Amino acid sequence: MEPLIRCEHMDLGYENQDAVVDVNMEVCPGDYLCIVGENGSGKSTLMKGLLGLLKPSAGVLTVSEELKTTGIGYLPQQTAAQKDFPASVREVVLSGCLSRRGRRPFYSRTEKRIAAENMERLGITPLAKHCYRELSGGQQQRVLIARALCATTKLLLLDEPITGLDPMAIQDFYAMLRKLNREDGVAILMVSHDLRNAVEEANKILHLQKQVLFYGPAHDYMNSRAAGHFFHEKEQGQCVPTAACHMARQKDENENSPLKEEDGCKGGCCHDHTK
Ligand SMILES: Nc1ncnc2c1ncn2[C@@H]1O[C@H](COP(=O)(O)OP(=O)(O)OP(=O)(O)O)[C@@H](O)[C@H]1O
Repeated sequence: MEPLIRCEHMDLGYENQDAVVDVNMEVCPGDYLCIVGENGSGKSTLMKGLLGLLKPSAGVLTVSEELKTTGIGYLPQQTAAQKDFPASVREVVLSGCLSRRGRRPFYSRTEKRIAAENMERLGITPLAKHCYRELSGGQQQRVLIARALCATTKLLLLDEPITGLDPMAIQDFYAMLRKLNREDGVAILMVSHDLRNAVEEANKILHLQKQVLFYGPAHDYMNSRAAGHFFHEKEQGQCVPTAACHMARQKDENENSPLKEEDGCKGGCCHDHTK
């Protein structure tokens, strides 16, 4: 299967200062790839590179012919100003067809149909005439996804999309992404700080710390050194394995049986004991 995007030994940076070095990875049709890493580790820089907003200072970035024609559906981190955008839902979604429209002053019938289909797909048709800035955070994200899908249904890039959403809206958002990926075959590439969700939903994880600490299947990531350190540092404040963590590891190795919370580990360590 031809990858939609492939990076080979790619470096990216700003004014002779590398922010990302030696990235090797590919996104294939139907992939769900999560990019994880500490603040300042280069995740957004990598996104900019993939979107063509930053030119690689070394290495090769290959984009499939199909994506070159349609472009990439992109959901940026939302700023306060963007959340306050004074346009209707329909207008925001239609603006996803801007690159198709080119220099024509009006949207074509086909473009309007594409926008309507994507509003239907995201369940926001009843909101079409509502003002975007009056919607909840979760509804706004749905509108932006519908907009991004007007550009392409092959690949969606999302940069920390759940920031500012309440827990219910987050679960709703993840379910929507799962449906787009599993049922509609949309490839997803998402920058996320939500590790637990990343390993549950994605088939590939890329852990960045300027260079790639891990790239591979999500189920292998859980047992990797990179994940161990990151989970402890993020969720417990420092990287000190707990006794329950060792017990869990031993039990896993000895019995290869699924562990439950009552086995001693309260979660947040480098193993996923809930599976
Ligand atoms: N426009 C810029 N000019 C110069 N340096 C930049 C620019 N944007 C980012 N950097 C630097 O590049 C490095 C990587 O930043 P980047 O924003 O890609 O990290 P990140 O992993 O996305 O961080 P966060 O999780 O906080 O969003 C940082 O050292 C940052 O200071």
